[in-house]
Amino acid sequence: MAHSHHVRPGGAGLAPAAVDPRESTTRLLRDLRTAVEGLTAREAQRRFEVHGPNALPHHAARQWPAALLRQCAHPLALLLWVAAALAWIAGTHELAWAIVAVIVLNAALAFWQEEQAEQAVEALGEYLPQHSRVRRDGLVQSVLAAELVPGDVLLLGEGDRVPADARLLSGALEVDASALTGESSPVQRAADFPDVARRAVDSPVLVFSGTVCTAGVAEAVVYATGRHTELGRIAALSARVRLAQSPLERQVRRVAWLIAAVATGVAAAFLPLGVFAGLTWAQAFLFAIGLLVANVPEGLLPTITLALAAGVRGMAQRGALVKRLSAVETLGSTAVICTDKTGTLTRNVMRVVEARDGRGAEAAPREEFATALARCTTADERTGAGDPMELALLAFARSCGVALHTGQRDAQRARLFRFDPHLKRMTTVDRVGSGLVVHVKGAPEEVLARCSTILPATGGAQPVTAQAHARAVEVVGEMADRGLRVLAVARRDVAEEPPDRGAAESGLCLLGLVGLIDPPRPEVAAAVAACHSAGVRVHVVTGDNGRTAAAIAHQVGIGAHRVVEGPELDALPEAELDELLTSGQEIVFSRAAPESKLRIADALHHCGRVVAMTGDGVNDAPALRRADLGVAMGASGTDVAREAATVVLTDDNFATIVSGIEEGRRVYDNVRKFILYIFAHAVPEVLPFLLFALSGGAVPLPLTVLQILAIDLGTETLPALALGRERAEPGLMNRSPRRRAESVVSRRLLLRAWGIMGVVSGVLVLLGFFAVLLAAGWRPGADVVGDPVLHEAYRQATTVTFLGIVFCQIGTAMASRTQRAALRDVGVTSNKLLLGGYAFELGFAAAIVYAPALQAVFGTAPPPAWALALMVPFPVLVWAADELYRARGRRRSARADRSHPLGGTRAFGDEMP
Ligand SMILES: Nc1ncnc2c1ncn2[C@@H]1O[C@H](COP(=O)(O)OP(=O)(O)OP(=O)(O)O)[C@@H](O)[C@H]1O
Repeated sequence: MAHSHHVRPGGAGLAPAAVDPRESTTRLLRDLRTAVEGLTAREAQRRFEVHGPNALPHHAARQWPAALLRQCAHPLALLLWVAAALAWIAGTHELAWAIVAVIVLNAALAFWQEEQAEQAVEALGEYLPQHSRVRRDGLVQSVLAAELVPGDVLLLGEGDRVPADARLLSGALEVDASALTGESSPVQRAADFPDVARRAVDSPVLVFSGTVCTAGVAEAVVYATGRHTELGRIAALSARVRLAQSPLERQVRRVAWLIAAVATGVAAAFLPLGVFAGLTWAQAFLFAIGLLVANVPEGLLPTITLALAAGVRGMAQRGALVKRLSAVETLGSTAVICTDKTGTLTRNVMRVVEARDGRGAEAAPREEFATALARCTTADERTGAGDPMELALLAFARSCGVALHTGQRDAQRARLFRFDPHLKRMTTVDRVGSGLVVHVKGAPEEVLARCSTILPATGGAQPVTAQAHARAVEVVGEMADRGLRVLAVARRDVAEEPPDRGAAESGLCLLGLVGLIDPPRPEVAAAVAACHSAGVRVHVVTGDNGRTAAAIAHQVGIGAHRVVEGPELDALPEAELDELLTSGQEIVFSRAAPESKLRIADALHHCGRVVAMTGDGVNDAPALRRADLGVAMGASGTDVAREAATVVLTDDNFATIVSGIEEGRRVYDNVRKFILYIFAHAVPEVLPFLLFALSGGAVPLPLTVLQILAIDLGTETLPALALGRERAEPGLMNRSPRRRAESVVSRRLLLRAWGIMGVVSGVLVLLGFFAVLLAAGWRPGADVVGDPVLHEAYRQATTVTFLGIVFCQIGTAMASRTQRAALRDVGVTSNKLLLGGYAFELGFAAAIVYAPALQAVFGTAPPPAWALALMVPFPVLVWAADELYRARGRRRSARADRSHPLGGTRAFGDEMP
């Protein structure tokens, strides 16, 4: 996660002494007052005080006046500016000012909301601080990357992110410098390369903060940290990161524009209609502007941004760090999860539970066997660093009486052929006594294929016969079926160091097999069950043996209907792979090469399924980038994988992905909820204008323009925000995943907003309006301006329309809280923010109706008590109408479920029932 460290303001530190990182290493070390053994911890502490943390400065605080101005100038606001200008020209300065107030208040709200969103994304870095290995006090230690100082000696290896600018002292690396140079192919860097590059960034002996090591190991001395690094210099130049727009935001933006266009059309149409109804052109003009302002959904977009940001926060609390706002919504539509096995489904806490001799018989391991286990490792038992499987092997070797000190093991090692996920084995060449011994461990089929002899529990080595080979394969399969991870171990005496890997790994003697257990994580079974009820398929993609993987998959409830071995997958034509992946089966891809993940991610994407793909190694990065959602392991994964992924799991746990999906679905649902709420007011606001126009003026205008603005501004905002915080509704994880192409504004949503809640509200408020007028003796066509009694009644009547809409919106907000469930199932008072929103809404409305100064501006008059009483049931009626509609939908889907005896999950599609 680039740019994610934080610097306390003022902690910028001093510029480091000017050193030339490309001078000879001896001089550089002297200039930096350090040595190849690194600094002492105390000296590092002192330098930290001087140089400050190794972190990029926080994005300079936003220039708020400029940002606020930008909000006032976005396209929807521009539309409102035009309306304000027209109102001014028409001579209605009051309205013009009111519109300007709308713009400014909305801009302020949007500004605040975006600020919140950016903070949410920036804060993620704090959840997952980067660590680096350095030499301090003569020991290799893991320290926070933010605490590195010039002079520190770094240990870099495959998968590490380079934490600061450094000069290589020894070793060689392959580095992906694309973050810095834009060059996508990796470059070679080595301590002993001649340095003839012109630019520092091209120097073969330097590595830079922000780049990542894709292969090799090296030691390097840090010469620049924090903002003095190349990356720091670039970051200081570039502007702050903009929040990229998510598909949801794009959709909503389109909808907002559509509505703005319709509003403009309606307003234009109102002009002649208004004049026909008896208004002057100036008056008609004014009302047209009012209609326009009422219907431009200016607050919608920032509210969505805020909802997504709240989602990012919520997910982070549950252990899923989402690096882009849009990933919140993608997670919610996940249809397929492709998961690793080790560490994600299982705990990655291993223990050897079984050992077999070369013939496959259960026996205590011979000394050669235990020695091989101890020597063919790179993990460090003292610090617990390294592969948990190797730690288990070391512990086992010790229990067999072979206790080899880590330092001794490494000192006696002549050669190391690292574990390679393609070859699935690892080899060391060790000096044992006076001779050289090759030790190999790895996947049984790989090791077995390179053995020419086997060593029984007692006696001498025997040649591998077809029968012995078959027996070994059978034993491996039988162990794997019990969910054990099986490794084969082999050795060979050599006279001199083998020239290459191929030579080392041939003519081996099979020492035996070890079986390790790695129990499933306890939460995973429930999470898999949740996936199944949510219509999400789970495939396992693992480097392990198919039968081991299938056994583990079964233990946690993953179907594992088919096991596809690596070579079988490679031979599978695209069309068949697509068919396999869409067949509804759950598949275990075993002995899979990292490239297989890429192929599977591509195929699923091609079939239109949103796929979450987990990974942890350097080789997984391309698949993580290509999948709709790359999910990296925060605890055990490499920096490279974390950088490539969109989601990082702080606990590496499969169950956390599932909580992320739930959170994503909730956020998307909530966006729908406040769209529904905001849309619903359109009908009761537009209906009065239509009535006025269509009656040719016989019915006076039931609602004034400023009253509409008061609703938009005063009563709408807070309840809409509160809906964005609604909790998950029951049944959220019982629906099928949302289809990729599905629009956030569905027909069902419009039906509820306009057809049901809108119409009921419209009828109710007009009822109130006419009741007050008629009670005062009004008849159609009567003059409500000239007659003082009727005029007072008219003011009261428009006030009732205004209050009626406010009351109806209370019911609408209640009904909008669920999409399908009954409100009683989520609890009427469970959204405390919404209750606060109501209090604000009512207080605001009361001020407009009862405060004399506001009465004059908004043309209101306190209505008679009986009219108020008449409105009390409004919220309940609106809400009840929608409640009935939802109940009908639930009955229908229950019937549909019954008529499909196979059950299964119902389409989530928010289409009409
Ligand atoms: N350190 C190692 N030394 C030797 N062989 C290993 C080592 N680690 C793994 N193997 C072998 O290589 C196989 C593949 O390992 P890899 O790490 O690619 O996948 P995995 O950890 O089994 O599964 P997953 O992809 O689910 O994490 C293992 O099944 C094992 O046989």
